[in-house]
Amino acid sequence: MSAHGTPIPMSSERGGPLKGEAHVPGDKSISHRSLILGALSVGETKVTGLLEGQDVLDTGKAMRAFGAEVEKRGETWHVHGVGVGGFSEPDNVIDCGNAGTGVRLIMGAMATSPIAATFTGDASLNKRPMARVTDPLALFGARAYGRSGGRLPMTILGATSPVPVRYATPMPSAQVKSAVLLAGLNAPGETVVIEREATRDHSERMLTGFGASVTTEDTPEGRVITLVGRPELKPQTIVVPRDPSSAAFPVCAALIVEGSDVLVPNIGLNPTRAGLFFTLQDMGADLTFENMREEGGEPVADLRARFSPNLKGIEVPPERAASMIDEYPVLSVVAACAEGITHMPGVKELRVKESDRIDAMATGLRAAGVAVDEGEDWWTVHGCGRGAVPGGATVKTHLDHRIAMSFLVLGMASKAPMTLDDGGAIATSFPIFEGLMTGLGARITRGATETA
Ligand SMILES: O=C(O)C1=C[C@@H](OP(=O)(O)O)[C@@H](O)[C@H](O)C1
Ligand SMILES: C=C(OP(=O)(O)O)C(=O)O
Repeated sequence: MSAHGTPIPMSSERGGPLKGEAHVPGDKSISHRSLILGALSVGETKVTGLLEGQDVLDTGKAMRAFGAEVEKRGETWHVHGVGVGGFSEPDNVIDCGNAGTGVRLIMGAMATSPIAATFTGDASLNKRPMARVTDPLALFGARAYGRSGGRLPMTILGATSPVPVRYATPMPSAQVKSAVLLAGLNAPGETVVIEREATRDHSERMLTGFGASVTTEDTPEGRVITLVGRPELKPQTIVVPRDPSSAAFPVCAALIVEGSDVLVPNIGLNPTRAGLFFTLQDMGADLTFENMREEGGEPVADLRARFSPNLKGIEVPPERAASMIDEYPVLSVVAACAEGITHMPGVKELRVKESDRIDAMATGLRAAGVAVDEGEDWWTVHGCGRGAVPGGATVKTHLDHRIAMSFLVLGMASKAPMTLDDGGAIATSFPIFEGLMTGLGARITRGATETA
């Protein structure tokens, strides 16, 4: 849906090869965190390369509502922070739009201040579970009053005398981990999060960069992260790396569109994020990492993806799931174009994203002529083989940007075009997707394409 709520139907169809360079926008996870930690530091943080997608813009608006100054001058975002414990009570409801990361991290950041805030979102966000963050926030002394099932809209009453917390996350979730760490900033003593499976570690890295004491230890219990509360966070100059989750779309499109050769420069390859690229290589993708280097403490490379005629289905290791959790929808599109079966176990979390992503992709893939089996925490795609996906379906995107972009990628390789009921959600994470892909040669049109 567009910002005005009007659905934007979109279609894609087969054309010539995709060629050229794809400069994808800044990392969404790091962009949210830059604004939130900037708002919690004392003084002015400068951010370049910020993703200007709706999710992140909504977090910027929320930081203003809590008293920080957030503005763009030239190409740089300036965040004038109020310090840990310095948030003021917002005058109005905080609308986080479509962003699970935004709302969950902000709830954590305000939960140990003696203020109240009411959060809401769009129809997708208001269906998503919030108890996963409000349960640990209650241990700090915060209270949550939401709709049944722990859904938004929801009011959080921050703790007046917060206590530090030791919390083992029950599901692999960087959002839950980060909410607890952000709450721990304004609690005295040490807050500890234990995660059985390592999830993206941007919060730990960035908190350290802002001057907090954060230690990480791998133990038989899992990864133990310890934060010392009540630090003074020092403002930073941040260059946001480009988003591997956005890079996934031009990369996967190039692998399945005949004759393609696409370079996607400057992609962050943090091991907690890069699982898709190793999975694609395991499937036989012609995908190489060029110019490997380190920037701002993160591994970075230029990705080169070429059409790969011999893609084969594989068993995706479940222990890799956290490092590619947002990439399963587009992986399933590559799997549909591969020879043989791709089995994806250990992915229950996909059912509580912007949509139930297993259901949304399985339904659309079946409509496009691809066989899919599924269970609560797994799914299997039966590949049609090179150039053999029938396509020719109209699919529902359920306000989910990754579902929308994945089916547009499928339409670039399927025999008949693919149509979306609504591509508006793409603007939440990848507002330049359409222009970037058509610039490579993809055929994307607004409105429905007549299908056979
Ligand atoms: O912390 C983050 O920035 C994110 C964590 C993941 O969510 P979960 O924590 O729910 O796994 C991911 O799906 C989301 O896109 C971004
Ligand atoms: C799951 C996602 O985001 P969020 O949870 O922030 O809505 C995503 O971007 O794929």
